[in-house]
Amino acid sequence: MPEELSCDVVVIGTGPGGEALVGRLAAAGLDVVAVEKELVGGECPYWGCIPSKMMIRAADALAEARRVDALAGTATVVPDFGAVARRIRDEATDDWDDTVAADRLTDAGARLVRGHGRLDGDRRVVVGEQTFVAAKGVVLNTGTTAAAPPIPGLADTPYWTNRGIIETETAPSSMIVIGGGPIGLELAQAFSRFGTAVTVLEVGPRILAVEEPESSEVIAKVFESEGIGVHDDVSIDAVAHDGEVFHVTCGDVTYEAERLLVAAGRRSRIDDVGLESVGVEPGRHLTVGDDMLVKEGLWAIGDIVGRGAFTHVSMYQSERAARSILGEPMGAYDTSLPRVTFTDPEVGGVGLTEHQAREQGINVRVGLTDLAASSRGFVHGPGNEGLIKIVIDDDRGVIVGANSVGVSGGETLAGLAFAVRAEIPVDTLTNTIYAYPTFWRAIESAL
Ligand SMILES: Cc1cc2nc3c(=O)[nH]c(=O)nc-3n(C[C@H](O)[C@H](O)[C@H](O)COP(=O)(O)OP(=O)(O)OC[C@H]3O[C@@H](n4cnc5c(N)ncnc54)[C@H](O)[C@@H]3O)c2cc1C
Ligand SMILES: NC(=O)c1ccc[n+]([C@@H]2O[C@H](COP(=O)([O-])OP(=O)(O)OC[C@H]3O[C@@H](n4cnc5c(N)ncnc54)[C@H](O)[C@@H]3O)[C@@H](O)[C@H]2O)c1
Repeated sequence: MPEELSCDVVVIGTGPGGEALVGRLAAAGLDVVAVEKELVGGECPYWGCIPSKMMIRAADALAEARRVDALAGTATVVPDFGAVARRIRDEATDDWDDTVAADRLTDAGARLVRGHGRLDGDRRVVVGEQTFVAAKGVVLNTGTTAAAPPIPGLADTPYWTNRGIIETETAPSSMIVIGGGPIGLELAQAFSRFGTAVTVLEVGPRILAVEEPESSEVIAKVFESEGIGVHDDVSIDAVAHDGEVFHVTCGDVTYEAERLLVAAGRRSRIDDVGLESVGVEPGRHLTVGDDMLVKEGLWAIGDIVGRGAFTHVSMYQSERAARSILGEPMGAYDTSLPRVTFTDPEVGGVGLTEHQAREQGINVRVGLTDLAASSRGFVHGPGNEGLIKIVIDDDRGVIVGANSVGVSGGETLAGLAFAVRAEIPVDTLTNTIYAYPTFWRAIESAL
């Protein structure tokens, strides 16, 4: 007979949102049980955002050093991937040990239970031999894993997902990347800058298809100039590994490389969490209200709710779930969805693309400016590629979306993100002083 234990709330999965939620609810005095089967903090700190951004930081330092010759004399660059691997192991992940994060939860007063959590009826969660009965309810934050496309042969090969590539201690001599989304592009460029010969294979008509076509074009051109092969519209027929080399066949062409990274999207971990026991039919994602409720006594946050697979979204939803559980007021859901792909140049995006705005029947006006042609772009020289594109709802006189591509495109995005979120009138934005010579001054030109 499993042991039955009572509590106020069970959080299954401690991704960034779940981890924050456990601390928040415990601080509010609730009896909280956190269930985690791997590492407290989830994908972002151990195999996602943080270590990948450490690789990118190092790779960008290499690229910037290579620009010295054009700007300031000579610099000899000898890449050493060991330095970044050590930084990831020692500083970012504690060698993939979550003791610090786990202690933070228990120090806050929560109980941490290691194992696979599964719903067992309303407000009930089973973990191994224990059953937790949660007076207020259960929150799901179980996140995603890398999806493997159904390509013949792929499953039998030792391909990398985000986990293998983040844990590597060496940069391979060559790598094929399946998928031209944020994961594939960020890591393709980072490894290329460490000397890996990289080929990106994208099934769609363009890479980074979630952003503006002009932004995809800038990245494709930069990749080409850096020697990264980018192939759109590919159809991969087969993947094989001969013990040493991967062979990826697309029609008449076979690409070969030492490593293969599969970055073709993510799959929600909601197929084995007992949703059937509470009468919820799982689709690709879980449908939630703006208070993150799936149904009474069951909340879901993070990638599994399909409102943007980002750490900042998971954290935002965590706070909404906390307020819902604690009966605190919350404003309307922020649908502006700022996001940044950390290629160099970075691609920042917020709100709707031009295409999405037109599909919604918005009376669209578009502003577009080339960052390289701005005063700051001229001063910057090598590495100045970029643009700002603004999508305006002409009837309402507000910006409904923007892309900001540039060396600091993610930071420049801030101004545009506030403009979209706060619906600052375009008349105000055109009657504003933009500091000279900043990259964000290009917003004025786009307007
Ligand atoms: C390479 C890479 C780079 C990324 N870079 C960025 C970036 O720069 N910026 C950004 O905003 N986002 C980035 N992301 C996305 C980001 O990592 C996720 O959006 C973020 O982790 C939020 O996920 P989550 O809260 O849904 O849960 P996750 O982080 O996926 O964590 C879910 C947790 O639940 C646990 N779990 C699952 N099922 C169970 C169960 N049944 N019982 C117990 N525990 C369970 C898992 O072990 C895991 O710890 C990146 C992702 C990857 C892969
Ligand atoms: N900087 C960031 O914020 C950041 C960085 C990395 C990841 N993320 C998050 O993680 C999510 C997952 O990233 P992702 O890049 O794996 O997924 P994605 O879904 O964004 O992109 C996957 C790409 O793979 C392509 N693809 C799918 N099947 C294919 C096939 N058989 N052959 C060739 N190409 C194929 C898709 O067309 C798409 O372009 C992102 O959507 C994003 O939300 C964010």
